[in-house]
Amino acid sequence: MEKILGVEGGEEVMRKYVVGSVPTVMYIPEYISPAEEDLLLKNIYQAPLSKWKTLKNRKLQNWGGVVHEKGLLAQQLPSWLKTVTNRIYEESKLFPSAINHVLINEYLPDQGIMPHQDGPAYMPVVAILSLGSPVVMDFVPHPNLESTEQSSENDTQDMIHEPSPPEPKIPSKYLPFSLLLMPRSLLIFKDMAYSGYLHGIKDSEDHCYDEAVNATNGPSHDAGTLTGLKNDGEDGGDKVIHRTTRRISLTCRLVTKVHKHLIKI
Ligand SMILES: O=C(O)CCC(=O)C(=O)O
Ligand SMILES: [Fe+2]
Repeated sequence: MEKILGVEGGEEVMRKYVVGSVPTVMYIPEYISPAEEDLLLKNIYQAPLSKWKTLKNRKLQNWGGVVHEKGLLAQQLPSWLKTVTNRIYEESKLFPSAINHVLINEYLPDQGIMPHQDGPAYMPVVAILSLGSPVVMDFVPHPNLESTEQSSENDTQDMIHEPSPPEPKIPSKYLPFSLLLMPRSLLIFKDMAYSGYLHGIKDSEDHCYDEAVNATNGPSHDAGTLTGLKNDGEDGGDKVIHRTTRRISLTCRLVTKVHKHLIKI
């Protein structure tokens, strides 16, 4: 990726990476090199087994400390994570201070993550670095845009908000959309895309990226040229990812309320 330093203001810097019709969704293909991807994977799988928490449909590592409704009981990020989070922070200019929390999710080919909204403890901006198998991430308008403030007791480790029961409050201008997340890409979404939408990944081995806002038919485009993708139709029919390997994602966020003294390291 070319350097995107030296321009004032993240909005300006990141404008060229906006995809789709929601202007707060940005996608950067090949944000890291294959060697950087390998190094991250090596560090992730060198972590002690006890670092993994197994959930029903994926497993995860939590780095940076424990997130509570009231803030972060902070722990230093390890240097191998700081390298990449500082780069994202400095280059995107979208975070008000350095990223201090990273969730690493591992998904097997038939695993995904339910549609959810990230919790209120975080700044409403998230950067997701993808490694391994490509997947499609779906965004749907929050079923209840007027009451996104409810607290989440169910999974403080994840700080995920499950949607409240659907109510017909969706302004028609908010349309669902999908993104194709290729390995080594960086997705950043914020503000309206963060608070007004739920995001999720289907727990199926085949993902259709026909409707992905960052995939076109052009063979030179990111989507068309990389591995793991096939075109099932004779002439531009269904575009399908058949997931054969695991996907690992790094969800990088900032918790502004930090309690530094509560956890000694
Ligand atoms: O794996 C991903 O790309 C999404 C993860 C996510 O949404 C989360 O950790 O809140
Ligand atoms: Fe999320």
